[in-house]
Parts: sequence; C-alpha cells; structure tokens
Amino acid sequence: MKQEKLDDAAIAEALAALDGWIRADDGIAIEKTFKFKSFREAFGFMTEGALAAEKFNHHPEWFNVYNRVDVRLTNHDAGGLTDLDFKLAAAMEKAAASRTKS
Ligand SMILES: C[C@H](O)[C@H](O)[C@H]1CNC2=NC(N)=NC(=O)C2=N1
Repeated sequence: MKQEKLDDAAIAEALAALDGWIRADDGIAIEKTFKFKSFREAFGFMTEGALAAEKFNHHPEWFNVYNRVDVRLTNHDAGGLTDLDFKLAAAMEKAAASRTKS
C-alpha cells in the first residue's frame, strides 16, 4: 500500500524523537551509522532489523563492514519519507540498544 509522504514539520518532529539520524539526499532519506563491538554484534543487529523490515514490508538500504552498519531509509514507492521509515528507524534503535557498541 502506498504511504503518504510526510511534510517537513512532521519529519522534523519524528527525527527529534530519534538519536543520531540525519536527513540526507535532499531530504528524501534518513541515515545513521551504527558501530558495534564486533561483527557478531553488528550481524545480530542486522538480523533483528531484517525481521522488523519484513514485519513492516519496508526494507533498509544498508552497508556492513565488520562492526559498522550504515543504514539509509527512504520509501521508494512514495518517493520520500513516510511513517514506515520512522517505524523501522525506531525498531533499529531498539535492536541496537541491546547490543554492545564499540
Ligand atoms: C511490493 C512491495 O510491497 C514493495 O516493493 C515494498 C517493499 N519494501 C520497500 N521498502 C522500502 N524502503 N521502500 C519501498 O517502497 C518498499 N516497497
């Protein structure tokens, strides 16, 4: 189902509720780099994030090297940011919180 794009005010409010995410690509995406103690911790985070992505049917663009995971969220169907991006970002925050950071 196509989601409604959020306006700038709604995006600013949603971003304020998150830690360390920034708006990127002319505002159509949000990004964050997560760093963990080890590849095992990073991959555990990705596993939990992948299950959240499946639940929301909303999937991250991400890049992993060893203990680092760069995440970019945007809604391709809507061509910008929607509620789903912030739901997935919040789920990723939760997945990161329980793991050891570098
Ligand atoms: C058909 C399927 O529902 C769509 O392709 C979904 C899957 N996951 C998605 N993920 C993201 N990030 N954006 C989308 O537009 C999107 N669309």
